[in-house]
Amino acid sequence: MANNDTTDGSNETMMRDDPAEMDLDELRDEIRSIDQEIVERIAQRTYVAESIAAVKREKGLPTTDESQEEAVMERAGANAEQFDVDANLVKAIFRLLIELNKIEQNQHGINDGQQSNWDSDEG
Ligand SMILES: C=C(O[C@@H]1C=C(C(=O)O)C=C[C@H]1O)C(=O)O
Repeated sequence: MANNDTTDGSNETMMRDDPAEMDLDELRDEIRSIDQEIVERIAQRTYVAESIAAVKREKGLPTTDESQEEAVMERAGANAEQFDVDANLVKAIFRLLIELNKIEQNQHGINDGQQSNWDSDEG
C-alpha cells in the first residue's frame, strides 16, 4: 500500500495507489475516507470562522466582510485551476462554505443584521 498519511496536509490523492489497480470496494472506501476528511475540514473551517467572528465582535466590526469573501472565492478558483478541477463548481462549493459560516454565526447570536443569502421564511 502507498503511504496514506494525510496529517501533513498534502494532497493525499496524489500519494495513494493507482486506481486502476484497486477494486470497486477499495475505491469506495477511499471515497468514504475522503468524504469524512472533507466534513472534518469543513467543521474546522467553521470553528476558525467562529473565532474570527468573536474577534470582530470585540472590535465592533461586522461579521460579514465582502472583500474577504471575494478573496476567498478568487483563491478557490486559482486552487481549482492548479488541481485541474472545474473552477466554477469549486467556487460554488466555497460560496456554500461561506454561507454555512454566516448561518453558524447567526445561530451563535453574533449576527450583525446582515442576512445570509440562504436565510428564508420558507423551508
Ligand atoms: C471568516 C470570516 O468571516 C466571514 C466568512 C468568510 C468565510 O467563510 O470565508 C469570509 C468573510 C466573512 O464574511 C472572515 O472575515 O475571514
